[in-house]
Amino acid sequence: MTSCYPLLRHVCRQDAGRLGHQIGLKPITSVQTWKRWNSKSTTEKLKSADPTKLIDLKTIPAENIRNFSIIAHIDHGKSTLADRLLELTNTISSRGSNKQVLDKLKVERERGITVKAQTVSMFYKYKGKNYLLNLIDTPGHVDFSYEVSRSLAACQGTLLLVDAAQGIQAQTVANFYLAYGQGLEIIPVLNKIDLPGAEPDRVLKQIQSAFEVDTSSILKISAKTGINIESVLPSVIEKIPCPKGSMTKPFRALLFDSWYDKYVGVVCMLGVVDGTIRKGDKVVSAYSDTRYEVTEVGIMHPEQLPTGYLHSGQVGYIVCGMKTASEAHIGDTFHHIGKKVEALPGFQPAQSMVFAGIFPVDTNDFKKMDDSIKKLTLNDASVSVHKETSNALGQGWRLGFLGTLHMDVFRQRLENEYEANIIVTQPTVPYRIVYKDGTTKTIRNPSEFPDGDERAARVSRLQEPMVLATMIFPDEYMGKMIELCGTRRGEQREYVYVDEKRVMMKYILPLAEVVTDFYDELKGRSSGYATFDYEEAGYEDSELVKMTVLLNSKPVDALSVILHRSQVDLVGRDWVKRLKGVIQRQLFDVVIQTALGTKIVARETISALRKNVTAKCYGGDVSRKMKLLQKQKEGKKRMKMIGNVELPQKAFYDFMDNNAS
Ligand SMILES: Nc1nc2c(ncn2[C@@H]2O[C@H](COP(=O)(O)OP(=O)(O)OP(=O)(O)O)[C@@H](O)[C@H]2O)c(=O)[nH]1
Repeated sequence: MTSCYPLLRHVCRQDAGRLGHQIGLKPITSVQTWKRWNSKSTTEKLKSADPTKLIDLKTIPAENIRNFSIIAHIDHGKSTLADRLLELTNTISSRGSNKQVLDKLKVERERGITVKAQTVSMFYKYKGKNYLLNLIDTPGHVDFSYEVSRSLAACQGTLLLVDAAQGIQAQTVANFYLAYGQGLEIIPVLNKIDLPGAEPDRVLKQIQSAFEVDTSSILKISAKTGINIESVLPSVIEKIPCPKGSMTKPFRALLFDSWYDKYVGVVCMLGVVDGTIRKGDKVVSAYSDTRYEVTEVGIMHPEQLPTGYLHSGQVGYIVCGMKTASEAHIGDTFHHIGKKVEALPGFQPAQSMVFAGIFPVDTNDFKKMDDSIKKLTLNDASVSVHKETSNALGQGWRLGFLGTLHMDVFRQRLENEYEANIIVTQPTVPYRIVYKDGTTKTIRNPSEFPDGDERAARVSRLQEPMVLATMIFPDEYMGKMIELCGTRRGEQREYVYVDEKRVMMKYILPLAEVVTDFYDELKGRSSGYATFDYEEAGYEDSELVKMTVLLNSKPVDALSVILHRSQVDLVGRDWVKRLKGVIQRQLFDVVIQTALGTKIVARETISALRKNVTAKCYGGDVSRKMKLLQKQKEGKKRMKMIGNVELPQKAFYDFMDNNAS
């Protein structure tokens, strides 16, 4: 709260509530009510919405609309600030303890992170005028920066939240430049000023020197305790411009998010640029030319609330009979049938950065898991799915993800929501083959790697994806960070001091080095202080090879991996040792080898064991001996055969699990 509005805190709360009633909205009065409402199906919600009490959005002109987001480094308090703003505007009740109410997914609540951007419309009275404020809460983790950039496309401004104790971190920098690149008005906000370790003045200087923004009127708040929260929305209204569009031009809207609802199908979030859209309108997608009839229009408040109408500048949802999430092409332009408009700029589709094989532990679960994966990807169109078969693990899928956290979240959702019991193979990045005739091919699976003959005859060179990584840490860790990046084939591009004690370092690194345990190493070597973010930096030529694992001379396809030549010895020796630890002894010697083509890299042997299951059967009870031998035979059937080696699925599970951790 700035000193020129001393009474506003009190007035704002009252006005927000009154405004809700004026426009026919009943605020949700408690967290329990909100939860009950939230647990209702959309159909129930639509049925229960009283059509006589629909909000008349026409009473709010475009100049009284603000579309803004909150961006920040992970855990700097975006969702907590969203909670406070929802309470302040009476969108949810302030009685009870609201905790990250916009983090709706179970995995978001369990991990305390935001995975999916959420939009919510709030009503607010300021200086005697009614405002419609559309807030988009975004995820902080680098894997979900695609969610951030598409959300920003529907905004004119953003609150850049910085933890007053931690100061600016890698994702603060990355998100600042995302917003800056899109020409948004950026309002820096210092959060967590209640913390004993908060150093607002030091962090203020960091913000000034890193972003060269005016920090003279910077907001200093505590989203948790509510200090100065009432100063946030006046600042949003004063500083962020209203959406520019025209009420009189033909309807044109940007599709910036979608999700699947089991009752109504796909729900699309639109930012309406020009004109109006009403229930019953017939619209067309500029991307696919498909026609739809709009069966519902509304705003998120905080759940779907039908309004029957949206106009220029507003952000809201439509339901129009789409059956799958892939029909909702993010970045698409919608317009009325027969009224062609210029398509909005849109976005590049999300690129999968990490691929992994996923297999059911019990092969009988294939059908069930196929259904589960289909259902999960209905809501997450950024996961790419292809079927795949492995000699060791049977039938499964090759899935593409935005990063390893995205992969882990997907795995956890499969396990939590669909009780899937799965094996996830070593993640791989998309490598590129450049052929002698100038054509290229991207490979997402080690099985597509060209063998020796093909390589000699057709391949000109191999390339791997690179990233530009930004790391911020206290300068005492400089040596350790440089050493880490050096062992990961990094090339330093820049380093600067963000204040007297903290350094920002930029490196070009191979993506493959980043998606393994880089983040854990970075945290470990800096006692948790270093933060990290990255952006794509194209492809570079690389000396890539495919390492295979052989069990008694037979290759195990699920364990093949594409590596840089310099890592082969280290990884090859490590893998044979660890495989020796998880494969049971057999009735004959088992030779475990890693190899590059025909050249063996490392070798371990598990010596033979003759398990005599009849040893305890003294005397001549033949039928008992036969029964035990039969049982042993059936047990063997449950094993996988790789050549003559029996391999329980569990061995893979343990090996992959160790790899992942
Ligand atoms: N002391 C204090 N803690 C806060 C404040 N704001 C948020 N927190 C705490 O910081 C942690 C992270 O808050 P979130 O709101 O989940 O952060 P976020 O930025 O949304 O996190 P991601 O969505 O994962 O990026 C939670 O434990 C909050 O309770 C604050 O003003 N003061």
